[in-house]
Parts: sequence; C-alpha cells; structure tokens
Amino acid sequence: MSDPAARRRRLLSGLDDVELATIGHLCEEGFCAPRIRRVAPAGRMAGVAVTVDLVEPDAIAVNRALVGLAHGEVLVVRVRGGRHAPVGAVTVAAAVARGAAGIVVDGPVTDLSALAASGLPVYATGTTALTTKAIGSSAATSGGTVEIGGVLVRPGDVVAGDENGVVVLDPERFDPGVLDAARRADEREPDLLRRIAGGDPLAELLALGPRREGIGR
Ligand SMILES: O=C([O-])CC(=O)C(=O)O
Ligand SMILES: [Mg+2]
Repeated sequence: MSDPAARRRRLLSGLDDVELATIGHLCEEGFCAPRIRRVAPAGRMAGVAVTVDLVEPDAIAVNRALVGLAHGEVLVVRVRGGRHAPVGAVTVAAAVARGAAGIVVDGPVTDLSALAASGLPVYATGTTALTTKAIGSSAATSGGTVEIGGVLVRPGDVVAGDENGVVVLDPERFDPGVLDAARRADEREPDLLRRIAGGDPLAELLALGPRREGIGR
C-alpha cells in the first residue's frame, strides 16, 4: 500500500476532470443523501475532510476547527439535532481566510446571501435563522468519524461536491480505475447527446441490456 498522502493527492487530482454523477454510475458507496445540497452557486469542490460532531446549540467546536483549518480542507459538520445553523457569514469568511475548499453541514446554514457572495462551495440541508451560540460547554467532538447524509466521514477522507451533491471517498479503499472508466464515459457522452439530438434511433443508443462497463443509461 502506497503512502496515504500520495494516494489522497492522486485521488484529488484524478477527480479534477471527472463528473461526480459518472462516478455515481459506477459506485454505490459514499454518496450523501439528497438532503445535503449545495445552498449557493459555486464551483466544484474537492478537498480533505476535517470533522466536527456538534452538540447544539454550542458553536465553539466549529470555531476551534476553523482556527486549525489548512488549505484545501473541507470542514464537515454534523449538527446532532439538525436545527441550529453553525455556518453563516462569519464562519464562511473564516473558512475562506484559511484557504478551505468548502463546507459540508448535515444540518442547516444561515446568512444565505453572504454564503453565495463568498464563492465557497457550501452544502447543507437547508437554511434557518436559528443559529448556534458561543457557549463553550458542549460535548462536541472534533477530529473523529462523523456520519453526514448517511455516510461515514473520517478525517483525511476526500470530500467532493458539485451541483448534484456530495460524495465521500476513502483514498485507501477507492479504486483509481473507477476514475479512468468514468473519464472514458464522460468522453463518450457528448457524441451520444449529439446523436440523440440528431434523431438517431434510440434503440441503437440507449442500453437495453447490461453494458460492458456498467455505465450509462
Ligand atoms: O455563528 C453561527 O452560528 C453562524 C453564523 O451566523 C455565522 O457564521 O455568521
Ligand atoms: Mg451570522
């Protein structure tokens, strides 16, 4: 088994030119439930997970994680009760200042316009004006495994997102061959779309039985 940091770097760069939804044609694991959606327009996200398991309504664990955040990391916050927003204008500004790649919250966020203006990819279950408080007494934990959208995230996992949702990939277990197969499928798709639009017979274009690579419609 090669160096974990090198595997992570290879996975991150391999994701650059592959559609996440194409990986979704090939894999079943790691895809967060659809309730976790991008809450403002932003580009693609791919980075390394930093985790917080937040006990509402205390915000302090998030602030501590922000202070330690490194370039290219994705702040992943599970909000235990799912009611309070731990991320808003201040949090996102701090994440941008630390060079974060994005934020994923299994729970709501707030200050929606500021999130959109930041340009940082932020994923959450929705929005609320009920925010967290700087109490400093919670049992929140940081740096452990958390479950977001039904998927376990360990610190160091790769977290990727686009307009369709979030996927969590373990660099130790993810087969890089999947990215090669996904890239080949992505390369074929424009021609398929062109032929469908051009009126070619659908029976010749759509899979009506198992496909060789198991990809596609
Ligand atoms: O503090 C919070 O709970 C979220 C917030 O409003 C911000 O980051 O601006
Ligand atoms: Mg705020």
